[in-house]
Amino acid sequence: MGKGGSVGADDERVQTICDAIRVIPDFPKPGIQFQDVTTILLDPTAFKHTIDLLVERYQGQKVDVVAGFEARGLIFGAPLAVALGCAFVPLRKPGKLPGATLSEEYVTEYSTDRIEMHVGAVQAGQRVVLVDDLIATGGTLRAGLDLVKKAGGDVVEAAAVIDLGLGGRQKLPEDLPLFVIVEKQLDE
Ligand SMILES: O=P(O)(O)OC[C@H]1O[C@H](OP(=O)(O)OP(=O)(O)O)[C@H](O)[C@@H]1O
Ligand SMILES: Nc1ncnc2[nH]cnc12
Repeated sequence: MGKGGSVGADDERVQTICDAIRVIPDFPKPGIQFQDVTTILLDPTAFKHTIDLLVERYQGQKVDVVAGFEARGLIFGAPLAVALGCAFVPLRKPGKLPGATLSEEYVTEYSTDRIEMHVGAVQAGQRVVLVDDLIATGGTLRAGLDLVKKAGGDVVEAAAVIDLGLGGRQKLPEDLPLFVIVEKQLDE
């Protein structure tokens, strides 16, 4: 698999998905153009295209685990894991997982947060795909990479439905290739 990438420009499914994203200005604060992915979920065609494009990216690769970020990454990661026939691991906000956890702190566009993963969810040597709805600064994806590395896993690639174009992709470490479906150029 190459060092990340995006869907072919001629794939009309991308435009269908992009058109389904509702943009809400000044939420949660002035200046933010909030990309509302719930409207993708309202459109069965757009939702299926999104999952299909992710499946096409990873089927045939040896993926042992899909790890999805709470909350919106869970929505896109779980169906991908089912389609690939592999395990799904939720990366959750602090205090939500009942078992022993590994934890990583990170900074997002408008907050400092922490994500946790169950100890034992990812085994040493397993090949992992990280899934989220979008990348802004890249802080969340970097934290996910660190969590999986702590467990001895090997992150094959990170996948995001949307890249906001805020430079997050450029800030990702060399060993974290990124696959994106919809590329935006926001100037938040
Ligand atoms: O690239 P970054 O700057 O890290 O930002 C991207 C993250 O921000 C959002 O999560 P958030 O926790 O804000 O919202 P959610 O709970 O609705 O998923 C989004 O779902 C990504 O996980
Ligand atoms: N502009 C944005 N829209 C939706 N989710 C986000 N998370 C961080 N920035 C965001």
